[in-house]
Amino acid sequence: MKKLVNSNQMKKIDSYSIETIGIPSLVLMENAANQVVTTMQKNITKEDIILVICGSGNNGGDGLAIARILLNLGYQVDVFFAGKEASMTEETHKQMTIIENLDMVIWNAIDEINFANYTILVDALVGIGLSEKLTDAYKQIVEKMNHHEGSIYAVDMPTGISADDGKIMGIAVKADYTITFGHHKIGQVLFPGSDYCGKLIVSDIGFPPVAMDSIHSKYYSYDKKDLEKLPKRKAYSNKGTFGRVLVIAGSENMSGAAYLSAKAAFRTGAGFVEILTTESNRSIIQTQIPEAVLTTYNPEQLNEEKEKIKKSVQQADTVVIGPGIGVSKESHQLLDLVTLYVEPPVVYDADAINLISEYYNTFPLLRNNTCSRLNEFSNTLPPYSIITPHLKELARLMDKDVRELQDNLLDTADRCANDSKLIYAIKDARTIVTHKDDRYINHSGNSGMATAGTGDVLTGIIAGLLAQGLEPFEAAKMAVYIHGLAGDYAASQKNEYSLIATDIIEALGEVMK
Ligand SMILES: NC(=O)C1=CN([C@@H]2O[C@H](COP(=O)(O)OP(=O)(O)OC[C@H]3O[C@@H](n4cnc5c(N)ncnc54)[C@H](O)[C@@H]3O)[C@@H](O)[C@H]2O)[C@@H](O)CC1
Ligand SMILES: [K+]
Repeated sequence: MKKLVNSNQMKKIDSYSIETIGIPSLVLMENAANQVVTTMQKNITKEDIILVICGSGNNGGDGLAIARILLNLGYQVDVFFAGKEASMTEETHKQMTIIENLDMVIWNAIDEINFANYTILVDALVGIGLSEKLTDAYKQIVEKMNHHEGSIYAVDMPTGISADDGKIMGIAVKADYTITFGHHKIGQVLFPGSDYCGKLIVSDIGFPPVAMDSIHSKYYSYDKKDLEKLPKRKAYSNKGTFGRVLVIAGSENMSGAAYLSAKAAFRTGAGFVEILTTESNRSIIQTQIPEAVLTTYNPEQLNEEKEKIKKSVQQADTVVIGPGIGVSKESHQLLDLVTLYVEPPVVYDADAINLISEYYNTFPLLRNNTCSRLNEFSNTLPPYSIITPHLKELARLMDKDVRELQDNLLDTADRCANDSKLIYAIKDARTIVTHKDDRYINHSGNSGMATAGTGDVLTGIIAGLLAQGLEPFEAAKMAVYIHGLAGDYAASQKNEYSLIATDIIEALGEVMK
């Protein structure tokens, strides 16, 4: 599990290490500089000509130390001090004094520098101390850096990216590598910040574990070690051991969603998958996925089909409803019936979310009052249900503008979690799974996954994990992580352009090993 922190939390870890533990600030700075140089040395040669661009804060201090270490190692390196002498921190001042005693070129004005003379740039202008939009003077430097053709190494943060939410503060350095210290920052995982980091390396610079643990962050991500949380397979087992999934999906001319969800549930390990769909899909689904049990209904005669639907719902360990069911009156009746009969955790996806939004749009009093609208809505669904909206669906549900939600992703997640009974997987390039005081930000996956049917696959994976006994919140987080890993594996075998939803299902076998 990777803890994700914001700038304030990281500063608290810094000051705990320095003030409470007593590690001198300059020791941490030296460690930080050494870590950056170690990463650089994997790629640079003595032929390279390096320019280290420094601000007045401690990020700039790191830069000055980096320049000195590179010089000591025999590299060709110059410094551009772009900050103001009067604003230098104590540490940066000390680093500058050392540099001035060495035989180094120190530029002070951008106009004096020919960036084309340098093959490598080091960005030590601003780190986690970024407070607002970059000043015009720094903007001009960042523009020059981004026009430069060589590699850029960003120290701690690419200058201009907010460590708190990944937003660009006016303009930002487009780094090839970012070497960050202690913990991942939230702004390095969320977009657009994530894109600006290039390859991200998290370095240990000697913060003691007690300092690292001194802050609580509600934000975290998973890594491969978290796959240990997958449900263990018992040797003494039968198909009943691994749970029964009911996938309620598909409508006339829409059979693909049911197939994708059901197959993903099987490939995730569910012992038994039943598909409940319209009679019109019978032959195609039977051909596509003979492993699944098929129950069909006539949408025009739902009243007569109630008992059949009730039986399917009540036999299941977990129920998925929504992919491809459409938003007709009959689909609404189906959703009502299922919600009435269901006991196990339910995954509400796609059209189920659209139907719920439509229903709430008929209550004008609930409009524009997001909290009561979401609370009201959660009261009608079984507790610990998982709801998997992409941003457009969530915007409909909250009666908000998509752009507004996208621009305030972390606030949006907080608003969803205000309602403590449900688990939301807010699907975006970085899916956020929220429940109570926890925010899981997913770090796996790639742009190839922005293609039809991948949401149906995710729903099936969640259901497969739920059926095998994972708690709903854990199942949602793990499913989102595995879904992204499978997408990454599939893209590595093909490419991001050609990836389609079934490739993700096929890759599950590889990533769940
Ligand atoms: N002991 C420590 O505190 C350590 C700090 N470290 C480094 O220090 C950094 C944090 O240092 P600071 O807190 O001094 O902050 P930074 O150096 O990241 O940023 C503060 C400086 O940037 C300027 N600045 C902020 N916003 C600006 C804007 N919008 N436009 C132009 N200039 C702007 C400020 O005037 C100030 O000079 C970390 O990112 C890391 O690189 C590391 O050396 C590890 C140890
Ligand atoms: K920086």
